Amino acid sequence: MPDRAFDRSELLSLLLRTAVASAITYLGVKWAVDMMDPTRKRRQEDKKRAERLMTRLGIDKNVHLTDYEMSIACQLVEPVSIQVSWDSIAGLDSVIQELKETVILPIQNRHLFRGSQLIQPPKGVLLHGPPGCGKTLLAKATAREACTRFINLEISSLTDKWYGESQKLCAAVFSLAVKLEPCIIFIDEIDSFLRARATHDHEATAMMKAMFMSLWDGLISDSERCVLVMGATNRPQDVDKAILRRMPAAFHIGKPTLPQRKSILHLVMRGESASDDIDFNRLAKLTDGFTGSDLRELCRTAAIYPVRDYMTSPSATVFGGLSGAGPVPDGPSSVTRELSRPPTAQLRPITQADFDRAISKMKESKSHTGGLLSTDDMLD
Ligand SMILES: Nc1ncnc2c1ncn2[C@@H]1O[C@H](COP(=O)(O)OP(=O)(O)OP(=O)(O)O)[C@@H](O)[C@H]1O
Repeated sequence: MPDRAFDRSELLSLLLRTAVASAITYLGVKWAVDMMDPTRKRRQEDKKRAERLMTRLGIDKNVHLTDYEMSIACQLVEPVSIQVSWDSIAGLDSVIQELKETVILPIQNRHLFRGSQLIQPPKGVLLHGPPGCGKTLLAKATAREACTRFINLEISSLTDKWYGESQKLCAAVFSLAVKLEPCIIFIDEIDSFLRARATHDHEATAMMKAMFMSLWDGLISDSERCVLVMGATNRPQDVDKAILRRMPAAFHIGKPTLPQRKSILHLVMRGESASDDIDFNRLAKLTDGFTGSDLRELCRTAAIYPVRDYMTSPSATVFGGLSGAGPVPDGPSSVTRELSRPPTAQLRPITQADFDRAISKMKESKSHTGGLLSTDDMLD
């Protein structure tokens, strides 16, 4: 007997069943792959964090972001949460003035820069110089003062990824910045990511660098876009020459000179209980070669001596002295009065002698180790 030919309804039903089975298989496989993806949980957390940040930053809910852009959006910084302002930086007035003119003015007055190719603001700014001299401070203050979107790009968030993910995230950095413009993309230690290309570079790294550069070029050629890349490095000589060309505004932040050291010391000591005998000129002379961060450490070291003197004095025994706060004894009302006063009020002011001790201690430590002793070591 000849096979009965499929009639129309049987054919439709077969097609339908095949389609349903394929859809179920597809969804099942997708679910299984999603579950196996080790980054899934982190991506979900990133998404929630990014959404919260976007709301706090007042970013329009209609700005639709891809999953990759969401991962990068977690690295957005709220300008209001940045504690560093121009006033927190001493001795770098000329760099601050140039940053205001090069970076902030074009962002805040875009209309002035339209219509001329000659005065287009730079799409790349480089801060370079030895460690601890204020590069990160300058970048943070720029973000705060410019009131612009600021992506503090952690390079590890691009590189520690599955093959192929890095490029997508790299593209997302730029597409997100364009969606949120005006925007600064800040990369600390840019040399570690965009160092001179070498033949032994991993293929994925080389591709990511090439992609980063080509996306950046897209920004450079588009005068309407208000996105700039700001990098900081201690090793400008290691940064790829092609990258340096894309950062025409470069600022060298060197070790502070004598007047700069004096300003930094004044700034760090502002608001501290300090004796009138402190000679800031002398301190600035004695600290030749110190970075801003060394000077801060010096002040911290000097400020510990009054604490140490207090902790070894008899009045400190009610707090348990150096051995830690023991049980408070029941006792006369004088003890109660003593305890109700804030302990800092009982510290003597920081003196020149404290600074002299701190300087010798730090210089000695430097000569032995090349590094500096932590203040915490002094209480041992
Ligand atoms: N010009 C300055 N004015 C006030 N404080 C300063 C200055 N320079 C450095 N400091 C102090 O040193 C600390 C370190 O500075 P910062 O992190 O900006 O250095 P950096 O140049 O970015 O160093 P690195 O290259 O190691 O990241 C600051 O938190 C601040 O306390």
